[in-house]
Amino acid sequence: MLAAMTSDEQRDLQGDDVSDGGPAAWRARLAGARLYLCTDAREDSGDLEEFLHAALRGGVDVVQLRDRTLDVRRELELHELVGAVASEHGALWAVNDRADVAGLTSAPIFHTGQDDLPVAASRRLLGAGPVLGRSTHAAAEAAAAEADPEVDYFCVGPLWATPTKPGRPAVGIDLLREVAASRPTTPWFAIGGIDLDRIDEVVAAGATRAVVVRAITGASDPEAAARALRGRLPR
Ligand SMILES: Cc1ncc(COP(=O)(O)OP(=O)(O)O)c(N)n1
Ligand SMILES: Cc1nc(C(=O)O)sc1CCOP(=O)(O)O
Ligand SMILES: [Mg+2]
Repeated sequence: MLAAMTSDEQRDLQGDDVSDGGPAAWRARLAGARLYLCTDAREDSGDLEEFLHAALRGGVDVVQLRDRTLDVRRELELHELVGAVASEHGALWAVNDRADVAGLTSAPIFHTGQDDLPVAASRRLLGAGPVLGRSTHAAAEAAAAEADPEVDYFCVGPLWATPTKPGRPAVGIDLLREVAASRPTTPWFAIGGIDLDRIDEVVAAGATRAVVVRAITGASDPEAAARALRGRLPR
């Protein structure tokens, strides 16, 4: 039945009340989101839960567990944890790459890249509820994401080459300027090599939202790191 309905009708059916934490609330929170954290499972230190609380206290709005070393059972377990902690802080959380995993969780967000499932396929599999995010690495990809009504947000990067995404060349800050100048109506994030030393340049180039990994996962005080980054992003 869902496939025969428009996306708006499906969203209504799946909960359009901003107060209930359903799809409309997720999209409203995404619109206001500024700082998005991707983290590995921190299996070596075993402190994922404590780390997440700290980052979220510091002002992270969205958290994504991104860890290719996990088997699917462990990934599902950890998504439960990420979801519970994020919800305690009123934050959003995301599943990366695997629509089967996303479909088994209550994740508000499912993120894919250019080499992953097409957005339309993700939408068909997951229905109208989840926020769908997309990685882009070129002006044409950003324009395609902006033009796709099923894309709820997109990311532009990597601005700088980063060991967190080996093999993906830097796109440079000029691409960010170009995307910002096109005034997308879809929420979009800058990503790749962003840290406290570079965030002012990212904002000056026109971004209002940023995704980071090492700037928080590598910090000795993740709460302070998140707070400092959040403080440099617009309100
Ligand atoms: C929020 C966010 N932005 C970008 C990515 C990268 O996605 P992708 O290019 O598919 O690379 P992998 O993360 O799958 O290695 C992301 N995961 N999240
Ligand atoms: C996961 C990822 N995706 C990117 C993209 O450009 O799509 S850059 C990236 C890694 C960002 O890590 P850090 O903040 O440690 O540089
Ligand atoms: Mg991917």
